[in-house]
Amino acid sequence: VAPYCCGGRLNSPLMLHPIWKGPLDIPGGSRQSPIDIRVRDSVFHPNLAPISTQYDPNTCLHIWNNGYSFLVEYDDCTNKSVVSGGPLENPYRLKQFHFHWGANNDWGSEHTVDSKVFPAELHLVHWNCSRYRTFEEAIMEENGLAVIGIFIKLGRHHEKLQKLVDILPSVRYKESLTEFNYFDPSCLLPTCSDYWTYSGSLTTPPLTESVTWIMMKKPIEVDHSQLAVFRSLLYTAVGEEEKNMVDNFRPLQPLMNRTVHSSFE
Ligand SMILES: NS(=O)(=O)/N=C1/NCCO1
Ligand SMILES: [Zn+2]
Repeated sequence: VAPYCCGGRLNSPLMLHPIWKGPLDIPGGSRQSPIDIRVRDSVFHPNLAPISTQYDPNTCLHIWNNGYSFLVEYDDCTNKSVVSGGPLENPYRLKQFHFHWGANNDWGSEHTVDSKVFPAELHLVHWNCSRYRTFEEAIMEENGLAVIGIFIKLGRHHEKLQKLVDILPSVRYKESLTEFNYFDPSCLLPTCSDYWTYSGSLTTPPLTESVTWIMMKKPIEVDHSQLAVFRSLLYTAVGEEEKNMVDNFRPLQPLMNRTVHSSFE
């Protein structure tokens, strides 16, 4: 059974997570993520501006395995790499990006679209530098974060992703870190600018309800061999009994009293 998730919902408050070692559920949470995006229930917002990303590849610092995923982290001391537009009232600084994926190609994404699951999902995490001083502060606050979510499907080889895939063996173990620079993550965005947006939460601890989610409608494609390298990473540190890092996604959460807005009709 996947440590992160199983067929049922690991949402009873008493259920402790075998990897996170903490509660999986936020008691009283009213805007948790991920969710199933019901396309026909989404509301078109004609004045939703396009999402504008401007990333400086020189702000890329390193890549590391934090025991849930691998993170590519960016220097967030300036506004050199930001997202703006869309539902955002000001620019948000890029802090990191990471992925969620499955043990096989039948599941792995966190969000779903009319119950369709993708083999993986990419998250570009940004924080509201106009209202908060640090990322750590922002994750605890409403409107603290903006996360761009991109669905990943199996298909053609993704040329630009390969530079990242090639370095993954060097962060195979939990807590391992390696220098990684000059990478512009806009090469991982789909060409179509259509998106859904809704108010939600982090899908990993502390699960705080601080995220404006921007889910791109179109998936990007990667090939089998690239996804297989993701699955070769480990949840475990050097010397521990090896556990493959797979199924690192959170179960779907109830929509409750929320509306998903779309930038397209
Ligand atoms: N999967 S997620 O919601 O992006 N989770 C996090 N945690 C820290 C930053 O983003
Ligand atoms: Zn994520």
